Amino acid sequence: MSFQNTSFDKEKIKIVLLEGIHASAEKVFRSAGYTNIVTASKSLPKDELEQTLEDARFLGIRSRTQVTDALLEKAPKLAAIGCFCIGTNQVDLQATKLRGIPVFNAPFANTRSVAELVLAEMILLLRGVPQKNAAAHRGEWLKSAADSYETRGKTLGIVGYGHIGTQIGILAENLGMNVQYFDIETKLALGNAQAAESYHALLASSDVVTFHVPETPQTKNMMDAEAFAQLKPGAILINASRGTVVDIDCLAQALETKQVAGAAIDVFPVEPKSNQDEFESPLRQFDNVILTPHVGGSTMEAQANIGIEVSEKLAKYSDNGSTLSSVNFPEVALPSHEGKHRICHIHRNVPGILAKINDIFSSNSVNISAQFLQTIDSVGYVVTDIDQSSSLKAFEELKTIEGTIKTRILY
Ligand SMILES: NC(=O)C1=CN([C@@H]2O[C@H](COP(=O)(O)OP(=O)(O)OC[C@H]3O[C@@H](n4cnc5c(N)ncnc54)[C@H](O)[C@@H]3O)[C@@H](O)[C@H]2O)C=CC1
Ligand SMILES: O=C(O)C(=O)COP(=O)(O)O
Repeated sequence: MSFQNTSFDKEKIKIVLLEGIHASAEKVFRSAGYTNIVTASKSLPKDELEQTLEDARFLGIRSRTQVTDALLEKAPKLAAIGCFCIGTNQVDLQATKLRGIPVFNAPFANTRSVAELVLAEMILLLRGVPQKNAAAHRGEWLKSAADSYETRGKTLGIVGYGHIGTQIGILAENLGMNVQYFDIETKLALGNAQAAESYHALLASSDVVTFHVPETPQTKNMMDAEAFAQLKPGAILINASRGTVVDIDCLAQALETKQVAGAAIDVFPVEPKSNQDEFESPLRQFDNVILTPHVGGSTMEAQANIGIEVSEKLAKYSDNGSTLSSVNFPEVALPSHEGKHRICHIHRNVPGILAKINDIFSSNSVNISAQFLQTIDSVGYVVTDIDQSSSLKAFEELKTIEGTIKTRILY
């Protein structure tokens, strides 16, 4: 039997790229020899998505496509997923891990884009520009300094002091703002930023509060009625993280009562599925709210860089097996395997499984030139480079080990 029969022909490997992922991604795949690429400018309806994933090996999405265990059930050949964005909450990370599917993202490629947008919104809101702008569009002239402030000397409260939060902190200090932050982890304070004593202390003492937390059960409705009641009266609120973080009805009420003087919201509990669908929100009625259609990370620079970064990670996993920087999977950084066959074995991390794998190599007189192992919770990933002559039989036997989730052989 020829070895070629078990290695995938690159031209047959189907790659599905959704939600208008930048063309830079397709370019990377093509230059790596992958030509079976299906693209769509939006997220797909359930039936269409299931259909296209039936024979797909790689899936690229942005923040809109929900990848559930039920969807994965319909995608039996899926080898890896690329989130061409920062957030990975749209993917069931546990289910993908248990099915042997690594998930990759671009953890910093749009950080600066979000930070710049938030900075701009903060300046505009402190000056009351959104309402003056809306009035001018209606033919009204609101020339007045009332309720119009500089950023200098004001206090910015950052909730979630990670990549985006810290960037904003640095930029805001350059404007002369005092920066405080709240994070569930202990963080290195950059510049003169200071950790707030508590979330509520931050809310009570900030002129502007901005959220940069991931979507988790703990961040759901972090900004609820109780939190709004703690806010300094007349504060500005910004959310460019996830739509689940701020209770929109409570925000609408706080705007009515003027507890909140203005807001900028980029993400919503329910977002339109495409640019053709109507955007519905109780916030539409407020001139002092900047509403943006989840474009915090949508700049030409960020999207082009994300396209390259995530497609390179997927192509590398396909060609070489490397899972470095995966968000849900044992991370293994692999050298090239020139002149060797590489066997990738993904399994449930049960006692004795490594011994069984190596017993098979030993009983087939396979010469191992390198072996790499990493585990994460319940899943293990073993990569073994072996002499070519004996790889196929051993590979077939490895598939029969109890606990095996997925196997691949790379030439
Ligand atoms: N609007 C948009 O287009 C974009 C939105 N995002 C969103 O922004 C989020 C943050 O992005 P990064 O700064 O890159 O993430 P990051 O992981 O670097 O930072 C998040 C920070 O939040 C902290 N955190 C987690 N749970 C918390 C809690 N309950 N209370 C306080 N802090 C908590 C973490 O410890 C971490 O320091 C992403 O998860 C994504 O959902 C990211 C990019 C673009
Ligand atoms: O990077 C993120 O987490 C974002 O929210 C950006 O999402 P998008 O790629 O614009 O759908």
